[in-house]
Amino acid sequence: MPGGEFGREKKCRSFTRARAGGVVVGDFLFFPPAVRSVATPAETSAGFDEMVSGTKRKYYMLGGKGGVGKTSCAASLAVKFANSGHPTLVVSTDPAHSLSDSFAQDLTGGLLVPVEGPGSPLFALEINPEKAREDFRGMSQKNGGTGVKDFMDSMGLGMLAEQLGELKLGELLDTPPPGLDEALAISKVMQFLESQEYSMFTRIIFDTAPTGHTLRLLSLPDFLDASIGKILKLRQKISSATSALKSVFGQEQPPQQDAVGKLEKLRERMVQVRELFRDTDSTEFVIVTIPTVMAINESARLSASLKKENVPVKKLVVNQILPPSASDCKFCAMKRKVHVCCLWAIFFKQGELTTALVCYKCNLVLGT
Ligand SMILES: Nc1ncnc2c1ncn2[C@@H]1O[C@H](COP(=O)(O)OP(=O)(O)OP(=O)(O)O)[C@@H](O)[C@H]1O
Repeated sequence: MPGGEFGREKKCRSFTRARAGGVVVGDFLFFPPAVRSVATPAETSAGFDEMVSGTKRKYYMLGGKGGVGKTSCAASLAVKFANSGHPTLVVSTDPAHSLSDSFAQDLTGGLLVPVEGPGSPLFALEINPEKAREDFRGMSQKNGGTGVKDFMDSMGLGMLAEQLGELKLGELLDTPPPGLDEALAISKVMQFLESQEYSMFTRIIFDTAPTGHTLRLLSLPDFLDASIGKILKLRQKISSATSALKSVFGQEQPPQQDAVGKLEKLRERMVQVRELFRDTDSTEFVIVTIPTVMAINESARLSASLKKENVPVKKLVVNQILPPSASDCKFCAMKRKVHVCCLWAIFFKQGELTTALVCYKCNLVLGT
């Protein structure tokens, strides 16, 4: 974010000339969903060129405070990628979906839906995290039965109740920890992207849930890895030591064994999600924010937490900035002062990130 008043007026005029209705994220320009059928903009920039270059698959995670414009930016970025020749998939894992509204198409079926307009294939998908949670519960239930506590009892683990209590196995499986639904949703997408049928996608965008979920999601794989790892080790010990368990883990592969296998699979998937978030070669997390004190503070916390978790963050979008005006009303004048203060705060807090300022009224860039 260069000096002066963030290069504001100069950039605004230049981008206005380039493409009315375009949105800039980072230092590149793309279109809001409402104008997705408009041709590719004549003007591109180095930042977007970098994002668009290469045919290797790349993942972009858009996250931030609730309501700041994550979905709008995810949809716009997806259109821009597709218009630049990348078969693109945009996925919403936010429980409060609005991707359907952004594309004015029904995406609620949990299946990939083609989005009309862009030059290359663009598909969108809304994943219902509640469904993922149900699937997970299914894993911990035997034959539609009574849940993991009974499952563990049936394994003859009553004598180890204290240890199990410490591991919080029952809580873990019957009341999944926050963030699990979203992590499962992401892992589900990763799974089907491995298949030949979906190998064409070279850009994948995740419109994630608000900050709190993202942070919980990031710490979850470690937690699950440790918990499930302990559980599995414990099971192994017991299975070799007690005759009661021999009947449970016998030749005939009882349902419990199947459940343990699923737990192992779950752990693998969580590790896969953790690695995806931290893979600097293929993944980038883009923080979306708005110029209010609360949003900026939350973004700063998110940025710090992501760094702590070794998640690569290079770009920040400041959405919903007031456009320049020679005659502000009292309300706008006040709002503008707040915006300027917030932008300076961002400048100092997030100085090392590429920052885009997006107009509140018309989605035009006001500066970078
Ligand atoms: N640049 C913009 N100019 C005007 N309105 C905008 C802009 N960006 C987003 N909005 C509006 O703000 C509202 C919230 O946007 P959006 O749904 O994209 O946010 P979100 O961060 O994904 O929300 P949630 O956290 O609820 O998922 C929507 O009504 C959207 O149309």
